[in-house]
Amino acid sequence: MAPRKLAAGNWKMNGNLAALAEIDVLVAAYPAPGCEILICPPALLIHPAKARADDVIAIGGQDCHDQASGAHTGDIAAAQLRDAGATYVILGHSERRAGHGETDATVAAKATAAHAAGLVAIICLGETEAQRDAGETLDVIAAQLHGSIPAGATAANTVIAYEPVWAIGTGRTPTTDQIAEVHALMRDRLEGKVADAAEVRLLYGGSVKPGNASEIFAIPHVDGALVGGASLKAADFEPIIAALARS
Ligand SMILES: O=C[C@H](O)COP(=O)(O)O
Repeated sequence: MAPRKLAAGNWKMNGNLAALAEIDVLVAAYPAPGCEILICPPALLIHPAKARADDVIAIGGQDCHDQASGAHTGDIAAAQLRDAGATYVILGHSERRAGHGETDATVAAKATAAHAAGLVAIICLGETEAQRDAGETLDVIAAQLHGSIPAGATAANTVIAYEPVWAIGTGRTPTTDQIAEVHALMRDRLEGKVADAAEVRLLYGGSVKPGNASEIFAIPHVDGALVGGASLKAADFEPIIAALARS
């Protein structure tokens, strides 16, 4: 059985073939017995990344189309990600919701396609700073969760990532109480939506660094992290992975 805790790195639109040497470093160090490690590089790097990951690090995509194939120039089908060696795909990241107009319905349709292709969907939710300031955070997260998780979601094929938009790439993070409040809400709202709700892995993402990882991983219902900037260098990601494995 795969480890429950998940340390996921989202390289976003960063990296090249030379950057795959960072995966070699992680494989050699292998800092995480009892903790699953995932790297989601740009799509062009999935296949060579898989070859370097040596079956100790999972590889994922950052998006997929909701259709299985066809006339969709520039898009990537879930089955193509799977064929290239991916086992996960990030969906509904706030950068795609904002930059590509993705709605909760779009995300749910993509997650259904990912599940059909045998991929685990990491579905991202998160409030903007204006929404937090207006006291709307819990309502926003509840609505996104309800709308973005498709029928057929299970703990085996779905991971939820809470990523406050204002914490991404800013060096700012919510308080531990604020993260705990949202993660408890997500766990609660998964009941009735997913059969094995208690087993669904809930990640926190947004300015996770080596210096704050242990504190974040001690929060109830935080089962791992979705890490952006600090996943690009093995020297930064390895202590985060190690902190999760210890938690
Ligand atoms: O998917 C990752 C998140 O957007 C977090 O990015 P960050 O760790 O650079 O803040």
